[in-house]
Amino acid sequence: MLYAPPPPLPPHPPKGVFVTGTDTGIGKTLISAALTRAWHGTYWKPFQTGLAEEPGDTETVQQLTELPQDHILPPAYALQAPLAPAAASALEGITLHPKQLTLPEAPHAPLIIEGAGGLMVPLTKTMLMIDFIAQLGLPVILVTRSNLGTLNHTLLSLEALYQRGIPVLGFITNGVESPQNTQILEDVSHCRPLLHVSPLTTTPTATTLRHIAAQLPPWEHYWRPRTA
Ligand SMILES: Nc1ncnc2c1ncn2[C@@H]1O[C@H](COP(=O)(O)OP(=O)(O)OP(=O)(O)O)[C@@H](O)[C@H]1O
Ligand SMILES: C[C@H](N)[C@H](N)CCCCCC(=O)O
Ligand SMILES: [Mg+2]
Repeated sequence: MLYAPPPPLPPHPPKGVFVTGTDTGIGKTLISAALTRAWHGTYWKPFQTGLAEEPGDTETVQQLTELPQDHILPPAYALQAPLAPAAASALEGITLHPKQLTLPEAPHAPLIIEGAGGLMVPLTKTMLMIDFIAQLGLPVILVTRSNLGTLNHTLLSLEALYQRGIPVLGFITNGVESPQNTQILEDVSHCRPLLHVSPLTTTPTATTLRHIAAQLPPWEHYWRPRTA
């Protein structure tokens, strides 16, 4: 069984959620865009790397959500190398100061904050992404694969979050749906599945994004007093 129980969610709506994943390329941006669209919130990607190879996630979310500009905040750090922030910043001679970052003012609540890669990605030699999540104090949404291999990755990530007392709003599976994997994850972790995203037959568009967003309840739904 997991080493620690799930930390309780805040009794009242928090300022937002932190979207993390079990890996890079797992679907955090696609799902962050869907959450931002569904909740008409404000998106922020504090640590962007890999700009030398592909458009940043901020640009992608802007395009997919088609929301006005003030729903999208600029990254705190924008790096070129497709590496972890600690590695890209060293390569580019930039010093990151993650401890100085606080929750930005969001023109539209809630804040949807996207990490970079997974939980144990180094921001500096002494600070991991999971430490930054704890510093911001928001509950987490964990994006994970739906297929074989996900049980280990997902439970490892949830255990790390639980051990640090970081509350988890739920997990979102991405890929070919596996109700069996979803059920065993919920049974073992007591973390709730929020959404499943199946493989899209085309590159994501604003239209497909709207369809994903339409499957999500409104933000307030997650914070209604639970009936016993
Ligand atoms: N369900 C899906 N169907 C089709 N393509 C998908 C799906 N989910 C994600 N993708 C695509 O896979 C690629 C990686 O997804 P995404 O950029 O969301 O990953 P990420 O977790 O945000 O990565 P990073 O750690 O770099 O931020 C993107 O091109 C995205 O459009
Ligand atoms: C470049 C990539 N798209 C992300 N922005 C950064 C992913 C860092 C992953 C580090 C690792 O886990 O090895
Ligand atoms: Mg991303």
